[in-house]
Amino acid sequence: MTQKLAAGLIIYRKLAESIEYLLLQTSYSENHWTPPKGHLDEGEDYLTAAVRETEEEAGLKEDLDYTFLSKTFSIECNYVIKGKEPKKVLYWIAKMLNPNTEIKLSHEHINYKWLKLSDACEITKYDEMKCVLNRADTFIINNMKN
Ligand SMILES: Nc1ncnc2c1ncn2[C@@H]1O[C@H](COP(=O)(O)OP(=O)(O)OP(=O)(O)OP(=O)(O)OC[C@H]2O[C@@H](n3cnc4c(N)ncnc43)[C@H](O)[C@@H]2O)[C@@H](O)[C@H]1O
Repeated sequence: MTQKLAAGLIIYRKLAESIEYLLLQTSYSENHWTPPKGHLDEGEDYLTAAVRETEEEAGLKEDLDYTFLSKTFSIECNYVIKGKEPKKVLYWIAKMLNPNTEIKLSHEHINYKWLKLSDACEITKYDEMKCVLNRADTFIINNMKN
């Protein structure tokens, strides 16, 4: 079976005492929570798709610090949808330049939340997603300058 390919961004914001991650709740399926992400358009590379989908789904583009994108660090997430369709998602990490910038949802999502790592892991029911969030958190802490 053909593998579905998708890409997205793990977006975080730094507050005085904590780091929070942006998760969006889908308006379809099980209304699951996911970072902004989506399928690759024909001929599109993963990174371009990640940035495009984030703008489409959260209204964020110029509002992000993309420093970590240039470090070629990405996190691969593999799973099988409903036991049938294999899917590979590549995530990059981006930081909110202003933690209070408004999130503008598209019709694909009904809600969003900024969550600390433990809460983000709790709300996403999938182990693969928890693993991605934990790896992102470790990378951010190890590479954070301010
Ligand atoms: N059921 C549905 N009804 C109506 N429209 C739908 C639909 N599913 C998708 N769409 C449409 O497809 C578009 C989304 O396309 P895109 O926006 O391009 O792609 P995506 O975020 O990768 O899609 P999706 O939300 O389906 O992916 P995920 O892997 O998280 O999730 C895909 C499935 O895998 C499950 N899943 C997520 N992570 C998993 C994991 N780690 N293990 C097992 N299953 C997992 C999710 O619960 C979900 O069921 C939307 O416009 C929407 O309208």
